[in-house]
Amino acid sequence: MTPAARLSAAIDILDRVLAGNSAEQALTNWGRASRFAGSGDRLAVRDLVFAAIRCRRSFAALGGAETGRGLVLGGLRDAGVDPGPLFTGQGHAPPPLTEADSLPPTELPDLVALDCPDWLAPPLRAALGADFAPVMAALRARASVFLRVNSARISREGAIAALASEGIAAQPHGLSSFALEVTENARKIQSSQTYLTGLVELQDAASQAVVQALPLRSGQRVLDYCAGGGGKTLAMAAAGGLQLFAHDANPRRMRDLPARAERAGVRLRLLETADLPRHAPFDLVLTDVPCSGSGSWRRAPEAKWALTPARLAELCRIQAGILDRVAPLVAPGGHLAYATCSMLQAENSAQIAAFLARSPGWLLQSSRLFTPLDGGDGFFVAILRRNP
Ligand SMILES: C[S@@+](CC[C@H](N)C(=O)[O-])C[C@H]1O[C@@H](n2cnc3c(N)ncnc32)[C@H](O)[C@@H]1O
Repeated sequence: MTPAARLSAAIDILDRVLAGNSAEQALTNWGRASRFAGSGDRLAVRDLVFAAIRCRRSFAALGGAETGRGLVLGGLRDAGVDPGPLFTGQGHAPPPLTEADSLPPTELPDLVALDCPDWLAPPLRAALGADFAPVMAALRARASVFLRVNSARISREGAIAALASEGIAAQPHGLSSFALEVTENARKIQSSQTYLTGLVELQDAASQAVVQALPLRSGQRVLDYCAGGGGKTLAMAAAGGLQLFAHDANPRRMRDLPARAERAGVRLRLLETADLPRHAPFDLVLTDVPCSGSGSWRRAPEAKWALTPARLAELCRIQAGILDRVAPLVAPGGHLAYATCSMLQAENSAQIAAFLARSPGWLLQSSRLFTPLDGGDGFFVAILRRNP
């Protein structure tokens, strides 16, 4: 495909996304119908689509319309590329520019330029203070690819060498002593032997830092209450010597976890909700709760535009319910770790303050907010201790 034909493909896919399809679904449908597209074309079109969703507000302003065409046009202008030579209408190129593709305003309002929904600006400013603008700007770009070195099997230096022998460049990242940032050939990872034999896992660096903040000790009984695909479960397992249990309200989300655990060479047990009281108490319960995902809008940018005040309030109710349900599962003197991939206070510090206010016998031991300025996704973790 020519660069202009890739733009046309992105325009069609974005029109479907704007009509309500998910980006993944629209990309899959386009891929099935476009056998002529090679792997390089597919990756390039995917990048165009996700960049346009991340920067939907500013690209629409720069392109003159919130349409597939407007977003792609705005993306080119944002990158300082003259769209004229690409929008020619020849071959599979988008139709030529017209009066309707009006020139962009010379200066965009701040929240438009930062791709921030208006209603989210006050709570994000409250949470981020002086970091508000830099964080929102960082969320306009693609996230780095990070790996977690399976320290039970290989050292960080050994993993870097193993990846290098397969043409993948990676370097240590400061957020966690097991984190690597991939600097070249990230797209080769999932077919590499280093990954397939369980020496490394794909996991955001801040997600790894959250696990490193947990007070894990050998011999403990540990429950990952919202295990999902098990990213944090496996990272905890790497600490070694734990009796590890995984649970999720939607057990199908854990369907790949046994195979991933086997590949990583770790043992864990999946628990149904009804079995939890029988296996309690636990020395540590991690609740990596469902949240707005405001810290991971680089990876899942549709969520930024889909979030509403009503959905945020609903998520806060779910989070409070989870805290209340898991608290009795923690042994006296044990810990409850609460984590979100959100930067909003309502889901983080305010949620913890409300729990402490209604739950005698608990105290806050530590908490930390990570933002994309630390390198990884935005995350929050609070460690609570139950009185002995
Ligand atoms: C943020 S994801 C977990 C991600 C996972 N810990 C990881 O690191 O890969 C949140 C998970 O919570 C689960 N969940 C939602 N409501 C829940 C509830 N009431 N109780 C337990 N899990 C719940 C969801 O199914 C989802 O898998």
